[in-house]
Amino acid sequence: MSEVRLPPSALPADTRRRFVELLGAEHVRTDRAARLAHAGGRSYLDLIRLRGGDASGAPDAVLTPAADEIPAVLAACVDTDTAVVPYGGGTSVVGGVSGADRGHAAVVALDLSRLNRLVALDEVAQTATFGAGMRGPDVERALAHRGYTLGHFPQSYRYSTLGGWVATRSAGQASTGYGRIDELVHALRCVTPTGELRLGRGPASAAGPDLLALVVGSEGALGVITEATLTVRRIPPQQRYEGWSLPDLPAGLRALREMAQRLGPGLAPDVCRLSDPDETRSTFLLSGSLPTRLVRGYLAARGRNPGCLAIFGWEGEPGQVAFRHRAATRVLRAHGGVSLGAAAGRSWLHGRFAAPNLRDTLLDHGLLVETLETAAGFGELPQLYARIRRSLRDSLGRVMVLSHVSHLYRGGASLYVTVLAARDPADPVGQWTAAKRAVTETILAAGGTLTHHHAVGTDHRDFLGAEIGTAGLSVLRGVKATLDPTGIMNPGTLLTPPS
Ligand SMILES: Cc1cc2nc3c(=O)[nH]c(=O)nc-3n(C[C@H](O)[C@H](O)[C@H](O)COP(=O)(O)OP(=O)(O)OC[C@H]3O[C@@H](n4cnc5c(N)ncnc54)[C@H](O)[C@@H]3O)c2cc1C
Repeated sequence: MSEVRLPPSALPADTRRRFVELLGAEHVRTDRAARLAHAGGRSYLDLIRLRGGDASGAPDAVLTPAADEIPAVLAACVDTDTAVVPYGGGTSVVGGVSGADRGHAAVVALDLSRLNRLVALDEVAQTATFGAGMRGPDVERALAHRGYTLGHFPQSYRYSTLGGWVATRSAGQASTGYGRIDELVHALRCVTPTGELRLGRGPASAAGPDLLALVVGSEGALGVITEATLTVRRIPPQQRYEGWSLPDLPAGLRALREMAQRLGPGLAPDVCRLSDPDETRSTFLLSGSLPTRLVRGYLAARGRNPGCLAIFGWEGEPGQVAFRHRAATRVLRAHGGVSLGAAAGRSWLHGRFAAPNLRDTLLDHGLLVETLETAAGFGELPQLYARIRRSLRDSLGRVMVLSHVSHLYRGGASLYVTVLAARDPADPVGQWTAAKRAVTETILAAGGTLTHHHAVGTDHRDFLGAEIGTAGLSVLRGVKATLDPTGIMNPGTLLTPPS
């Protein structure tokens, strides 16, 4: 850590004094360890820069306010021209906590870890109100104690926070059944430099345009989400997870479409995940266990080498689970599906948060490892898949591209891609920046969204206009100018800073 280049803190002494008066010295840190711990998110570019000893993106100070101190902190930041980066778990993979525009007197990370409690559980409405800084396991522990679950499990679940999920419109692994975070949020509180927004009333409303939806996904660029109220459910008495093999990707996609459209919400599995042949092959190789070898032998005997591995999960009352399982089984068999049984499903469930650990090892071995994601209609998905692979090959030469389709909607699904290639040691940042630009242009040209769940951050901001248009950008800029007139809120994230 001592070799990492960290510029001296630019926080002026009188600004620091003001923060200390508001929060106490222990909650205003300018030491090296605190600044480095908040120096970036978890994107490949963040990791490569930090591994290369470059911590120039670190904040000048780290503040850890209590919820009721945040309005005064933001007022002080406006007065002193201090940029504010709301910081949840720091798991952003799009530069959401690492790229703050330096055109201000100083930059502080507003670490929300003290907003860490279940504020209320309404068992009648089955909603719960959480402090925004609660991490995934704390959310589930607090709810489990009362017999409930939120059911939101992004792969970053162990480290990411409820406020971060809401601020990025995150999707969890069971979002086909439980809903994305934006479908679960009913109400929230967001402190902005011009005042607090308290949004969301009743289970639904027609009181004008949905301002709640404007804050969900605002990535800290409008204000700080301090609290959110979300739908929760009773812990399901039964979980059933299974592995299946589909003959190929087109057949798998047809099966998923039928599940989304014929079975529909409530009947389709809660978890649906279909790997392409390359991801299937690497999953089998990584798990060299005896049961996996037996499965591969069984599939080879049925002429499938490797076919497409799929994971499905059902959660709920035993009778419902059995009914929904039968419905999905009929669809899968009709499309050539072969059941690999509950052990394959359990194995996925057991290891579902572990893949990121492998990334550090691969980085140690000189590889470029990154993920990207999008979503498109069922009609566009096959072309989109092919064009993403071609674009990555054109940019990176020899490359492994592992893909899966998940998060089903009536009209389409999300496509998630893992990229592995030899890292260019001379210019790793330039290598990935060029490939990412090319593949993003490809995604947009092929009808995919800029991002299905990773959000915009700094990495995607220059492409946002291609998705929402010039008028859409003006709306966002207008809202930002109203709520954050001096532009201190996470400048450079979501919107390109004014030149
Ligand atoms: C290994 C790995 C797996 C991942 N898997 C998934 C996945 O399955 N699904 C998925 O959706 N994402 C995934 N992500 C991306 C990331 O975890 C999500 O974007 C997550 O929602 C970020 O939460 P966080 O608390 O870490 O937020 P941070 O990274 O701290 O912040 C993200 C953005 O939100 C803003 N922000 C954070 N908290 C607040 C707040 N309270 N108020 C206002 N703004 C705030 C920040 O300023 C920043 O712009 C993954 C990331 C990693 C590293």
